[in-house]
Amino acid sequence: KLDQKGSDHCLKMNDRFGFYLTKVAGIDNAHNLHAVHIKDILSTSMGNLQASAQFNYMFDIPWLIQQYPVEFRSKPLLIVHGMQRETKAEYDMAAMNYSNVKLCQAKMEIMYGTHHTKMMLLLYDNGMRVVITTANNIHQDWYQKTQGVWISPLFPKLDKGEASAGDSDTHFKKDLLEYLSAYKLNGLKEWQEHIKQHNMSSAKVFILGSVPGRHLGEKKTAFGHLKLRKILQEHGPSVSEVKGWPVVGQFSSIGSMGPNKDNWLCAEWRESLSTAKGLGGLRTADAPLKLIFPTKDNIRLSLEGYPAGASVPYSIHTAKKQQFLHEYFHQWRAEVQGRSRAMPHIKTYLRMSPDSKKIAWFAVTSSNLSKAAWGALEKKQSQLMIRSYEIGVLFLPQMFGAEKFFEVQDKECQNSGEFPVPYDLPPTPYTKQDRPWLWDIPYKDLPDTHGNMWCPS
Ligand SMILES: O=C(O)c1c[nH]c2c(-c3ccccc3)cccc2c1=O
Repeated sequence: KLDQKGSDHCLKMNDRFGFYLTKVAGIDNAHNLHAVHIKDILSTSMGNLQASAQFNYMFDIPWLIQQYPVEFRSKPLLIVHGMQRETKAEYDMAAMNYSNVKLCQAKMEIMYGTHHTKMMLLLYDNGMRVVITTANNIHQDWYQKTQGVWISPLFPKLDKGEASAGDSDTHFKKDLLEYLSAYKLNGLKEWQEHIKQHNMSSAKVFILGSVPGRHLGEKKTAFGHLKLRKILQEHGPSVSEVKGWPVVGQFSSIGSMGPNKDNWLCAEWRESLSTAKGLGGLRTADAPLKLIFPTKDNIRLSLEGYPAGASVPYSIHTAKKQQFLHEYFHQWRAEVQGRSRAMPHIKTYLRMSPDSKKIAWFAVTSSNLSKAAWGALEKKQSQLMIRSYEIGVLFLPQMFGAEKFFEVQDKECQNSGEFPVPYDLPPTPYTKQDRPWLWDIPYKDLPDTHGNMWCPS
């Protein structure tokens, strides 16, 4: 079909980075040419599926099954979630209707942690793919939001005797296996085996994973923000090149981070994100920090209206304790991708040149701005405590044949070497009147796109 062919064609064109946004309903279709829907990812054109694993936070199991082509709906499907008690029981019930569906519950042994990781492992008859995304396996996450998707190249099967461990310069395979083994779940053993049997040497991204635990010694830099710090220390831009370059964080939820910036945000977290290669000890002047988080009016005037805010869970209880944060806030604006009204559920982090024409690196991940996701140092910085499962990928210019930096793609559908940053750079600061979206207070002054008010119970 034309649009199917058309979208496949676009998948090919945009293959340079394997990074896509999800299709958005209700915008000019010109803005969806390089976008993917879940049905495109699972389509027969991507491979002849034999089995798949779906890692996520929220699942609508009947809806998910419907996203597979009819001929793949009876293939073995493993669902990996972190739900407990009633919700776990709901998932078990829903899965009973499908004899090919198995459930696997991730251990949540640290309070307030969640299984945020959104990943698909797709086994074909001629190889396998890894897909890492920010969208839940529910209809509305794939409908009118800005979401990110990284689709791996097709990883061919290793021949029996093939000596090569089948890893890449970014040790993608080793890190993915280390992430999966940290679940300590028998139910994942078969997928760890599938990964071992495939050649992933064509993977150009680094894995950024988080796993609940108190990580120390060798493991201290395996996950969370210290993993990012380690990669940037070894492979990042040099200190002299990026001195003074702003760090940009963009996310759809915010945790509690203490009464001032020096507790965590502009301490260990910004230190990791502003790490550069070279003289470890050389502390660069503190990098400016720009945080992108939707304003109340961004949400009100969005395609979904106030209901978009049901997926932007920032509570007034938390916001009150950290007003310092709001000085860093910038609006959601994505004219470059025709998505200023498609609210962000994507989470991205990058290092931007002062003229915002270049970026030194780019990460897309399930991790929001929270200690639970990125980790917090404890016991005199000897261990990193992480509460949640998260996964994302990091793009470094040299892994994609770029000289020093990525040029920022400032117009859409450019099939060039520029990196498709999903929103407008430089970010636009909040006006004096702007307020961050808070999801648990009523808004009765102005109606939303659909003429409704917001009255959370
Ligand atoms: O993993 C994800 O993507 C998400 C995880 N939690 C979400 C919540 C939530 C907030 C507090 C307690 C439990 C759930 C609410 C709305 C959207 C999300 C969400 O999108």
